[in-house]
Amino acid sequence: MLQPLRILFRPKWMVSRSSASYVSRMRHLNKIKEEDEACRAALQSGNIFLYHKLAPLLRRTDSGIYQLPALQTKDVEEILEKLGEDKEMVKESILINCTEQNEAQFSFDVGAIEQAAVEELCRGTFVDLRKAFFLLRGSEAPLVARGQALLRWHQTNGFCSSTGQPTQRNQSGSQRLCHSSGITYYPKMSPVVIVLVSDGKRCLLGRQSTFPRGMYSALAGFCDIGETMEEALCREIAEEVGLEVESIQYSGSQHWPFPQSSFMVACHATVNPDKTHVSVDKVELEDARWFSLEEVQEALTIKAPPRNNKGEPTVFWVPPNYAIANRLIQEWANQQHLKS
Ligand SMILES: NC(=O)C1=CN([C@@H]2O[C@H](COP(=O)(O)OP(=O)(O)OC[C@H]3O[C@@H](n4cnc5c(N)ncnc54)[C@H](O)[C@@H]3O)[C@@H](O)[C@H]2O)C=CC1
Ligand SMILES: [Mg+2]
Repeated sequence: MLQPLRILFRPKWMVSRSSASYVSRMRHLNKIKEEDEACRAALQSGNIFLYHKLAPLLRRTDSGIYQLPALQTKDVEEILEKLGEDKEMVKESILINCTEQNEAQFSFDVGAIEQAAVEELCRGTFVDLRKAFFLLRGSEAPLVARGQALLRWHQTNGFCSSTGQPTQRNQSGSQRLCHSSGITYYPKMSPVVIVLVSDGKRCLLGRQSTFPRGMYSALAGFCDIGETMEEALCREIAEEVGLEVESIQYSGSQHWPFPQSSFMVACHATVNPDKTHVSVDKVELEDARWFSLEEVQEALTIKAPPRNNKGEPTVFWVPPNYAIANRLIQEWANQQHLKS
């Protein structure tokens, strides 16, 4: 049932534009992830993204563009000292990634310090991640989401679930260890399948009651333990809309930070065009229905839906382009266009 994996293009982030090749960069990153000493050294010359209670610091340029300021470690130490804090706190930074120039990138939460004081010193604002996702461009949005996901995981995994004893992190923050039980904990993601179902002419979109008004998306669901992705996909479609999937094609994947870290696996699926009756599980979804190519194309052009005087969107629209649901919908529309 699962069609062959689509041949992947070489993603942009893999194409090195500097002296550090992709392979040497990944090996360097792995070394600082695994070796505490190497990580401490990397922190000295690395970049730090600040968060306040998990909200990332953004800076607005004179031309009105929002950026993710990368601070030097010494700058963060200086800020901590100016605010009467111990500069050694900076060592709590968590490794996120490294740049093409092999500079390590870290996230650091200053949630224990007064927000306004840090904002003033950094000439920026701490912005809720959902809003930051809208404001940032290109690769900065996934980077900031990854930084937040790691900080959140550390903030909620301070104790061993077997012994109740405190867990200790390694320097990079790639794991936590309980010395009492010997259990090593690793940052966790929940696998989710997200699927755009088509009957050959129309595509099926649904909405939860918590979605902003008028927004419909591809159907999604968490994988159960022991399931394959294909099984989870077929089960979710059967549960949520009462349809039987006939074929599946893999599209791509995405880390999704809301409400917590999910690993989204995105697929297209088809159903028999003679068996398209939708019976919506009203516990999961407020509505699900078939949309024509014209309706979908129109929705894809909407960047910010018009709103009524209560601030609610008044038209049918789809998730913005940073959500993998948008990519699925776009791919489906392109494919339909080619067919016609
Ligand atoms: N990036 C994107 O384009 C999109 C992402 N999503 C994300 O997909 C995720 C799953 O979609 P839903 O339809 O809500 O899933 P769902 O259809 O599986 O329903 C959610 C329910 O699943 C249960 N559940 C099982 N395992 C869970 C876990 N590990 N974490 C939380 N709940 C779990 C809970 O009872 C929860 O109420 C959501 O987090 C949503 O934010 C959804 C649509 C678009
Ligand atoms: Mg669902």
